[in-house]
Amino acid sequence: MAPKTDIEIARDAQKLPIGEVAATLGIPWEDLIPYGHDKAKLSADYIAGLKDRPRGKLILVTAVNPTPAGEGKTTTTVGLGDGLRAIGKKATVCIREASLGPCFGLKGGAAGGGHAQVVPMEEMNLHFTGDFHAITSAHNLLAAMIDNHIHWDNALDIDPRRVTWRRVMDMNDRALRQVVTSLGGPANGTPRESGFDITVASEVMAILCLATDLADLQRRLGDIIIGYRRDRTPVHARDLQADGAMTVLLQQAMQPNLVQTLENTPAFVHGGPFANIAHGCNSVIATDTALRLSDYVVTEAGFGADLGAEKFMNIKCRKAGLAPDAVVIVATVRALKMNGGVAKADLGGENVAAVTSGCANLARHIENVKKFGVPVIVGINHFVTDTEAELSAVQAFCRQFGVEAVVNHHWARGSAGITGMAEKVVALAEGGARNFSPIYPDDMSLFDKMDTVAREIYRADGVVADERVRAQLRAWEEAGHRSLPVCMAKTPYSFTADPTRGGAPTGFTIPVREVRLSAGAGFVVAICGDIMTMPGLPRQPAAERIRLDADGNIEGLF
Ligand SMILES: Nc1ncnc2c1ncn2[C@@H]1O[C@H](COP(=O)(O)OP(=O)(O)O)[C@@H](O)[C@H]1O
Ligand SMILES: O=COP(=O)(O)O
Ligand SMILES: [Mg+2]
Repeated sequence: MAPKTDIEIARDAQKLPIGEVAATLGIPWEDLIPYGHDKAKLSADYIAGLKDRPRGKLILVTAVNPTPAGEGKTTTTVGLGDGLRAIGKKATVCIREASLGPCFGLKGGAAGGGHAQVVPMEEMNLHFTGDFHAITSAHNLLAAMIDNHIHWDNALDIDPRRVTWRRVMDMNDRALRQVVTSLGGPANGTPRESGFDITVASEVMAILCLATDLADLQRRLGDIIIGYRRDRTPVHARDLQADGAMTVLLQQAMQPNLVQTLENTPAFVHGGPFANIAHGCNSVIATDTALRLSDYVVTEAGFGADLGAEKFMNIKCRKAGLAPDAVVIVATVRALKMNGGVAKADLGGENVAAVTSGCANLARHIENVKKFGVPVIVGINHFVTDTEAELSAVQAFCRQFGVEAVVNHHWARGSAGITGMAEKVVALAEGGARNFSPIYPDDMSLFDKMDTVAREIYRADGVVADERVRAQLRAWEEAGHRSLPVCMAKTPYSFTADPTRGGAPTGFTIPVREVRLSAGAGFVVAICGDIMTMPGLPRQPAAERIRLDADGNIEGLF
């Protein structure tokens, strides 16, 4: 009999009413905003009442450089949360919401997999509680107000050639990357070049993920720089009086979403994925709320540790005053084989030599995470295609490298497959070894921050950028933005900017082709190599296999 698919397992879940899930964290029913029987948002007042409580222990789940399918960070985050509860700990899971882009594109959903999933998986992977639609609308309202202002009297003297604020849509659509707006004559406004990014890459998404409450959200929205006047001075969203309406659109989206795992572990699902073109972490408000309500919080950061974990440390932790007490680096035999030079099509066959060679990628991530002063453990996410020889090779490498590695079976067995690692993670988190610090100080120059990430994390010989980019960085420093952290937008498949160079390459530089100031979110985005902020669909999009069956049930979501 074929193994059950993710969606079949999710559909068989024995869910508790969301009020009972909330009650396990001591959240009263009246402080929930229910969305059906199995989803709810937390009220802003309840969250504000938690701020003086002590925080529990924070565990970050990251990974080696992944295959395009992903190596099981979300699956391990969910499994570890279940595993911690199985050994008697008060644990909560904090993961990001899913984007429709990868859902209907290549990667699939973001609810985990197998017997380590968040439910209701279909709703979470589709419209969920509407947060992404709210973010898209708020972003595009600002865009519409910019063009409207220019169309009428342009009292702010916005230079139509220097509007930096684009539009967004939560879909992979390469056709929208570069567009000309307002064609069709004067009644349609002033034509100008622009384009669409995927909603996850919106600064509004980043602001929602970093804001601490609605007042902070509106302040940050008002700080958004939408473009420049002819005299090169910046125009902010508040100059257009857009921040109030944007905040109204985002009022509900700002509240974290509470759901549950297949084993009824509380799960806060909030904020956007994609740590390649965004910072890709669960929202600060959700993580902090969970920490005030739990002894252990397990959260994730997107893609490999060179992207998600780096941004979790240098952006989210720095800004929110957080610090992980332990870090789990997820490794899989298939990802290590790929990093050992095996082509994607050949990852199914045993290849111990390639696994061992690919461990150089794991080694670099271990060294990198330790640079932040946090203890590390390796979680080998077992796949049925793994052979004993390959698994032994990874464990032997980790022993020789001086790091604990545990083979976990949570995908196949849920919490029963990961309690061993849960015990070890507790010991690590309680061991007091944490001595966290970001990898660069606030007062370092913006270019040097990018160069530091490139050299220390990617092991590059540095960043290369043309004078236009360097001059833009200097201008932002002179305008008072020097202290901001940087958000490197780069391929997730390599430490380099070349997605075909897996493993642990050396002798390369990181080309920064464009920089963007997210003055509201409070970071500078460095767009490296050919990375796109609006992905395209693959040759055979997953959408072709997604449909309703005769009973109206969804098929093809994974
Ligand atoms: N141990 C496993 N065996 C088989 N499939 C797995 C396993 N772990 C994860 N998966 C599947 O791999 C894909 C990526 O898992 P996910 O947790 O989303 O990875 P990430 O969060 O690192 O991108 C999902 O479709 C998931 O169901
Ligand atoms: O930001 C990307 O998230 P995943 O690595 O979970 O796909
Ligand atoms: Mg994931």
